[in-house]
Amino acid sequence: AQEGSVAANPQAEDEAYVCPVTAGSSQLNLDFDTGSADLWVFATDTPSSESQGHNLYDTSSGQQIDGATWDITYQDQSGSKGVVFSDTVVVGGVTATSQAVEAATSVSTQFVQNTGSDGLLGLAFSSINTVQPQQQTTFFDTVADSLAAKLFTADLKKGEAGSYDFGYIDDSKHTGDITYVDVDNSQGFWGFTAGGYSVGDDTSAGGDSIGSAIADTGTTLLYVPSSVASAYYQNVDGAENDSSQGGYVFPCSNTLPDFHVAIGSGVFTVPGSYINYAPTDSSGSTCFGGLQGGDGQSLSIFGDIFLKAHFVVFDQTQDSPRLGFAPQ
Ligand SMILES: NCc1ccc(-c2ccco2)nc1
Repeated sequence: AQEGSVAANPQAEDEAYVCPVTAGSSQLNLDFDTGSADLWVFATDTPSSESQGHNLYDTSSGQQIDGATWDITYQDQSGSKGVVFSDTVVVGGVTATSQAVEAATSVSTQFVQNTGSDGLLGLAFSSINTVQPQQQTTFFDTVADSLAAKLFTADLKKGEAGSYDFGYIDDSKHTGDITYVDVDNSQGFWGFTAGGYSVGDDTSAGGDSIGSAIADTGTTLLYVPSSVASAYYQNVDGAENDSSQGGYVFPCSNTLPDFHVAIGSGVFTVPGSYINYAPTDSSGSTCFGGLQGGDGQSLSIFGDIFLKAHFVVFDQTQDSPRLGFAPQ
């Protein structure tokens, strides 16, 4: 049975975390994304006007899947599209033979400009993979039956390398018990129900329920209902929701309160320091919040700001999928 571990390296400001992956004969740094289900890469087929500065997947090592294409648009309106090869993909020593590697023939400017990422490795459910006419499986689904245990874990960290482990739980990576909650994968995501929340010294997480949420390593920030974001920033002097800046900003001189949320039988805390995401300009006077209100979406997105404060288990060992959360 297979098991393995790969480093999760933070990009600037922890905007994303990229991991070394071998696809065929090519070494790439991919953004592992539990919010999508395509493994797509910058490749020798990508126009050179779009691929400068990126490591490229050499398609000559793969077998092209005849007639297969893909096209993906993410919530931030970035996206890419292309053709599909079958090749061997290795992540932390775990080998997927005949893995669909989606080679980009077009990539949006956000990806072109982010030369730290050579593509994405989707870890959501294969039901939302975009390959047509025959849908393909994610890396995890491709190797699932060969793993010692049908699960992977995410141990992202603030400002330093963390890890993704496949096929086992490394108990040295978490303190305390793992709290498990049921997953609703009907939308293809690692969906769960978040309970009440609280702010600062009140660790009760007794407030209104946040409701439906997804665990999404490919989203930088923590998006909650607008009422929850508003209640949080009432505690931050000078905070304002500035649409021209894209959300809540505040004077960087603030010491931000912690954010506590009930999930299952546990209460999980995001330290206030994690919610001081980054200065909005070089003067460093105004800072952008790591906790933001959703744009009217009914779904909260527990992105890296939340995930990097915890050890998270993405578990398909049971009859139905579940998520596990533990303090690190
Ligand atoms: N949640 C999926 C996702 C991941 C990364 C990106 C991205 C855009 C530019 C650089 O990276 N967009 C969306």
